[in-house]
Amino acid sequence: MKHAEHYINGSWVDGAGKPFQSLDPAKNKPVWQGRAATAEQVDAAVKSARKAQYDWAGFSFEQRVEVVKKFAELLSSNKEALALSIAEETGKALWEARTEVAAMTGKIDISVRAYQERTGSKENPMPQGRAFIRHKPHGVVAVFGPYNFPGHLPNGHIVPALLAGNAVVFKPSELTPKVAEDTVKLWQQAGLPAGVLSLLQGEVDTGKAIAAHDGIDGIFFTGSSRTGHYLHQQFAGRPDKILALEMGGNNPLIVQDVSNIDATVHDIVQSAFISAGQRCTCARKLFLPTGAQGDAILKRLLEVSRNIKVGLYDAAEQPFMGSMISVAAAKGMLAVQQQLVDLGGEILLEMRHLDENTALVTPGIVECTKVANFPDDEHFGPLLKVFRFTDFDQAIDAANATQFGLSAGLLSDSAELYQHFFRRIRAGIVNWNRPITGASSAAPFGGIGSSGNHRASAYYAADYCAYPVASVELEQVVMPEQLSPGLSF
Ligand SMILES: NC(=O)c1ccc[n+]([C@@H]2O[C@H](COP(=O)([O-])OP(=O)(O)OC[C@H]3O[C@@H](n4cnc5c(N)ncnc54)[C@H](O)[C@@H]3O)[C@@H](O)[C@H]2O)c1
Ligand SMILES: O=CCC[C@H](NC(=O)CCC(=O)O)C(=O)O
Repeated sequence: MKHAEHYINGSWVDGAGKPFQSLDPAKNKPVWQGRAATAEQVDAAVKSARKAQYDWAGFSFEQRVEVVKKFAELLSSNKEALALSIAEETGKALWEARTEVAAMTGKIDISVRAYQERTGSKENPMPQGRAFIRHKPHGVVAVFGPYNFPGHLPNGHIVPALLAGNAVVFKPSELTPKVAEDTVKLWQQAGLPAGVLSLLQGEVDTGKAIAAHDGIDGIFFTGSSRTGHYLHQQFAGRPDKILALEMGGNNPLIVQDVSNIDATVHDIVQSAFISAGQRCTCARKLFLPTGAQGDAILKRLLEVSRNIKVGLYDAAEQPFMGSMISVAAAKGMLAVQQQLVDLGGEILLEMRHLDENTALVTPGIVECTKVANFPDDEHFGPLLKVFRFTDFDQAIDAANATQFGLSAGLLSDSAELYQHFFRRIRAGIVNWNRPITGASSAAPFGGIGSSGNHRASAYYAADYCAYPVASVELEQVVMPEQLSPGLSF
């Protein structure tokens, strides 16, 4: 399993730092092992990126698109192998890992369109000369990825960054190094020039060494709010660096006045338990009205959730939920469940750890209406908290009572109620009668508060990958038609 793990200046090189490994969390088997990149290796990667970036930015946009499209073709021809890597390293079911690879492929055409639409060139006539708006790349940017979408989310930064003419230093999650390695090998095959994309594997120390390197012009980060805040502090007083932060959420879903109970329960389940609750957009808090309709929805939700199939990613009969990312993460979610009980919550459906040696857990639902001092933390797993309400506006206020603001949804047959909800709710993704997970790459994706720093990703990633340049241009130096007062020639 030992092999050269870092891609620097177009070559695979051995790590010289601390050893670490990734595990298959569903089967408790090692998947990848290697050594982290040291500060010297970080320095070598950033220096090679600086050198390569100049030429890469000098390619025409069409030439860069050609390489990126070749990468898309390679993703398609290797889709099953990559999906298996994703499933092995994250524990997510193969059906879902396949959708992740499809999202990576779909990202290419969308990013080309977004580049042209949001950061392309425009020309405006002027009385003397012409006015242009063009965009230039920042230079060398670092991409830090999370473990929950080890292919799709780093790809969502890397593709637009490369299209814009940046060089990228990529540090994936230490929990998913193999997916990153497989992906970068496809970029290598696609013919990306040496140094334009580097892969540096490692844990937090490697991330810190990259973030602290003076040779990077910015960081495109997707991960926890804690790390995002840390990077934000680190970049305080550095207006010269661009920082795009895509962070967590504590996302509400409100139900009021629905006629189809099964469809309602479907959207709740899809929002709360997809990816074993490990999506930044997952519903964490469900607001149900008191009374007969709320009771009927809750009863059906418990029936359906109790029967959710949890299992191995490669089972012939595919489960809805695979495993969580690690045994530690599974234990962490059980501890949260206990914390909620200690605070006055009542378990309606107990989350269970199916095997101490794996990260397979069942979904859990806790009634929290009476919990005093409800913690405003992101609980990144399949644990849904239920709150009953009598007044719709109070439910919206409670939904907004969070430091986060990523996704929010309303399930209701009333268009009027939705308009009211839309006006009041504070989040970057606001859905009506659809799950709050499964956002489109063709729309902006980001949140407010502790969920992001107003640099939305997905379709708007183009915006943070390049800076605008305004020019007025004339082919010859000529006298202006009218001189300023006090000048004579
Ligand atoms: N908003 C979004 O688009 C989005 C998408 C997916 C996941 N997420 C969030 O990501 C989290 C799960 O991912 P995670 O646990 O891998 O996140 P994480 O913050 O632990 O790690 C993300 C990346 O940052 C690196 N890192 C950690 N500390 C660092 C430091 N001090 N300096 C530099 N780099 C550092 C990690 O090694 C990893 O590569 C959840 O909170 C989830 O909500 C957000
Ligand atoms: O875990 C967080 C991402 C969840 C995912 N969002 C996207 O895929 C956004 C679209 C993009 O980045 O292209 C979701 O909403 O399920």
